[in-house]
Amino acid sequence: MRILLIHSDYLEYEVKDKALKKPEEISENQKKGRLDEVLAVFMSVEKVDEQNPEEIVKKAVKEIEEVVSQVKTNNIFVYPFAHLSSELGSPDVALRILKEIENELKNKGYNVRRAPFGYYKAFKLSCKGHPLAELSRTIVPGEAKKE
Ligand SMILES: C[C@@H](O)[C@H](N)C(=O)N[C@H]1[C@@H](O)[C@H](n2cnc3c(N)ncnc32)O[C@@H]1CO
Repeated sequence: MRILLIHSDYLEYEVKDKALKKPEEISENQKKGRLDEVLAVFMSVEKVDEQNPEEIVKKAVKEIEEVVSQVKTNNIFVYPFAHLSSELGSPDVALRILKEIENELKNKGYNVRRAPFGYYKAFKLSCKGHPLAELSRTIVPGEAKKE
């Protein structure tokens, strides 16, 4: 999994069009979303992650919690983003992993939103620009080796 973390004044998105034949079903109020004072977490789930999705969820949550505590926010935007890797995992597994990350973070008490999966989306982001405002992480299942 490739992760880009941007500490932002806000992130807002608007769903534009389907980017998959069968995108995630969403309600009317999921077509737009915004969070202020947010850690935007753009994530590309990779093929290698399919070897141990549960471990990837745990590792991703740990990485996100570490950054959240450093930038001192409670708001997290989980954002599916297929542009951080050339070895993308399948949409089904990716959606499952992202939903589990969202749920684990919610269970830990964070205010979490997740952008809809399988769509083209317009978005606006206002990066704060401090030294920890732009970070990236790569995580793989324990014994897996990335080629
Ligand atoms: C397109 C751009 O504007 C938008 N931001 C977009 O990326 N849309 C992606 C993700 O929502 C999702 N998606 C599919 N596979 C994956 C994957 N392996 N990991 C993460 N997301 C995925 O499906 C869409 C098309 O790839």
